[in-house]
Amino acid sequence: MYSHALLTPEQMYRADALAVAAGVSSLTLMERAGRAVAEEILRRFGARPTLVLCGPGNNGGDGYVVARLLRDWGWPVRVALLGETARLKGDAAIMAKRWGGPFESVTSVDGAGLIVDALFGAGLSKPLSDQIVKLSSAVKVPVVAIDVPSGIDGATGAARPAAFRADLTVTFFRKKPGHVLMPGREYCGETVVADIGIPDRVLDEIKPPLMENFVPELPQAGPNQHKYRRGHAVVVSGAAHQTGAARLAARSALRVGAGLVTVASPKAAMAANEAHLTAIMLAEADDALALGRLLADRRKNAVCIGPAAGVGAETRAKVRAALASGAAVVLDADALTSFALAPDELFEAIAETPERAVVMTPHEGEFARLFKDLVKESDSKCERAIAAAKRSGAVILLKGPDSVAANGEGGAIVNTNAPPSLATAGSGDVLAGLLTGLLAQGMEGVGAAAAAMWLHGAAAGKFGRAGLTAEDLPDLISCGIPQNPLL
Ligand SMILES: NC(=O)C1=CN([C@@H]2O[C@H](COP(=O)(O)OP(=O)(O)OC[C@H]3O[C@@H](n4cnc5c(N)ncnc54)[C@H](OP(=O)(O)O)[C@@H]3O)[C@@H](O)[C@H]2O)[C@@H](O)CC1
Ligand SMILES: [K+]
Repeated sequence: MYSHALLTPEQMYRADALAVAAGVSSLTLMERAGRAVAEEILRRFGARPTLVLCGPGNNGGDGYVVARLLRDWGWPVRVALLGETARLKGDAAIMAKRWGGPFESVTSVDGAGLIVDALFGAGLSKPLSDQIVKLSSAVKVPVVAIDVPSGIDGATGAARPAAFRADLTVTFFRKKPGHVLMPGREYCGETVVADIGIPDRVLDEIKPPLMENFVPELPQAGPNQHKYRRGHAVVVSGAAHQTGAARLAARSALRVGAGLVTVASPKAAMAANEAHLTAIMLAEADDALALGRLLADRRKNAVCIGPAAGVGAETRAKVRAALASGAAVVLDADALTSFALAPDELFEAIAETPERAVVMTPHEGEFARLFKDLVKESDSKCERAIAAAKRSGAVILLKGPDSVAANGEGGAIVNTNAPPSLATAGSGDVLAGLLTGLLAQGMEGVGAAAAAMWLHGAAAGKFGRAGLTAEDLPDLISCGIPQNPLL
């Protein structure tokens, strides 16, 4: 159940303690951790002069194990210690003794062909000193980080204020949020999770609420399927010269499996929409009243509003009509910005019909407009999204290279398969459409958000060359799931 869980450093300490209570000694865990790192190094690098930078805690303890094993396997190894050997405690002191070789001080990385970064892991408690920051930027050879690159906050992924840039990071048992949230994910390079014998059942006690996104289980069309059983998605179109975004969303909703999709268009935009739509239906909805009437048909069970909708009172009124309809609602782009001056009005409207799903899909700028006090950089993106979900009553899909979907119960899912090519015009409209299409098929809010993020990233990854445009994306979502070659 918790195979994709993310553990904060605190939760990892608890997992460690529960494993020890279950009979695995902490020294054994350290030996296995160090061995896992040494073996990953052996798998990737030929023997070369290696400098192991060891900090004063157990991250350094793992470092001595790596140093001893590599040396025993014939590698030329040096150990540099930050602090004094006399001050080492517990398992780290034992492993330092077992290394048995000389200690240098941490002053330079000259002469090394590989750096093992064992300075700070889960126990990073303050910003790196200027000396360590300077040292980290002087490294010109491959770096293997133990647990997390030193300087990266395992809970948030923030660099405090800088960090070692690793080619490989070996962590233990489960990843931490800092391995998947930016910029941490970038600093980690490749991340390998090693099994060090902590039993999975400790997670039943910890109940970690965060996880990394993974291949979704999508709604299946059975042999007796009828299009009306696959839901009817409605996408609200912008004004006459701003209709493309809604059509991108509508095509995505249809591609992801919604039975029917209708674009709800202002009168003046009907001709533009009509000229471009075939399988997707078109209905006139010139104002909020008309949109409400359209959505009164309860078969229309999911509605998306925001892509190029325009910012202002008209969009606010349409959002209220959508929220009052009882259909699941996706609020994107202009639908969010329209409430920048009165976010509570939006949250109250959401609260009026709590039984249907509402998902908001802000990027960081839109998020800051609605949740002005939830933008502190020191807070984890997961925690910010969770706080926003609790306040608004909606699922929050906070977009970015590390998109996070969070619900009001305190759970969050971090997406890690989005390539940089997704940062292209219209890409957000596709995501909103995928989400609407999945909600129309009856998925619940955060599940639909997670699946939409995954499909979005997988589709872009599938393009596999330069020049991706948002228009390519819907066609890359082939929905013969689970035979879908994307998955
Ligand atoms: N849990 C597990 O399951 C397992 C954990 N294992 C390993 O243990 C690691 C965690 O060990 P840990 O708790 O000793 O913390 P660690 O990262 O070594 O740092 C603490 C020391 O650094 C110091 N310090 C901190 N920041 C600093 C700074 N900026 N500049 C200077 N000093 C700074 C801090 O000082 P203090 O905060 O006390 O002032 C303290 O002395 C974990 O990452 C993994 O590698 C494995 O062995 C296997 C099982
Ligand atoms: K480290």
